[in-house]
Amino acid sequence: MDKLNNLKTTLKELGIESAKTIEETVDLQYHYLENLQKSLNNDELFLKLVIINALTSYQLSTTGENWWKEFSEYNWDNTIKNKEKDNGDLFENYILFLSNSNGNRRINNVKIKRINKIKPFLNNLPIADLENYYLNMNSFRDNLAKQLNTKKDSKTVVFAIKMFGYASRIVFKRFIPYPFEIEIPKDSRIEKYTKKFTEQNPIEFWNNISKETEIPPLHIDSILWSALGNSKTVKIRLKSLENKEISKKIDNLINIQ
Ligand SMILES: Nc1nc2[nH]c(O)nc2c(=O)[nH]1
Repeated sequence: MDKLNNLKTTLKELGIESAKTIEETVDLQYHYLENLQKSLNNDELFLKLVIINALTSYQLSTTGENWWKEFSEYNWDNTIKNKEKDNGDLFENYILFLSNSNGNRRINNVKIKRINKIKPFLNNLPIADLENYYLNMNSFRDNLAKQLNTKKDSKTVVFAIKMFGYASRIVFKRFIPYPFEIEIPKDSRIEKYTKKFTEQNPIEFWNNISKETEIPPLHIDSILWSALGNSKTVKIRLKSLENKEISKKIDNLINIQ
């Protein structure tokens, strides 16, 4: 079988169910969000913090996994205590966290501008609206892109939807698959892997693969993100999956030449 057919067959066999398993039991980003949701004990703040953190998650000075660990372990107590101040302190405290962070130190002036741009929109979002956006992630994607004056398929916008989907799944205790219309976050891990198969634009390539395999692009991202990372813990988690067929198929995806 040629490598493209191998990729499509393996992804088709994995399907959305395996992507969900990988997200919830392998991806450390999900694990750190679960910890944060428990320790914060305030779901509206939790969801908003996750959205803001995703919007600044680019040009990191560490791995994505380490960055989400640092974010989840930060002491957000001041933010919680002052929550009655119309979320005002949420943004100030986030900027303080970002400015002193170890894992996200590049172009923070640009990232802070982005936080200030999204502030009026997020400030006016009660948890009921956030829940509605979980039911209609396309509309949330459109509104985030509009507020930030950026493209709907930009890495930060689609990645924010991925992390919002994780956080909402934890808060609302319900799995809603990502929509097919939301593209894969184009970053170096994904770009490098795409080059094994094509010189085509990665977003277009994965949109086509998504249709053929019937897995939404953001769920394909979850499979690839865990399969292609260097974290030892993630590798152990992949190997230890109860369903050994998933581990074998992930090995196959990693080794396609
Ligand atoms: N494609 C992805 N890029 C990411 N960056 C980051 O920090 N996490 C991710 C991810 O899950 N997918």
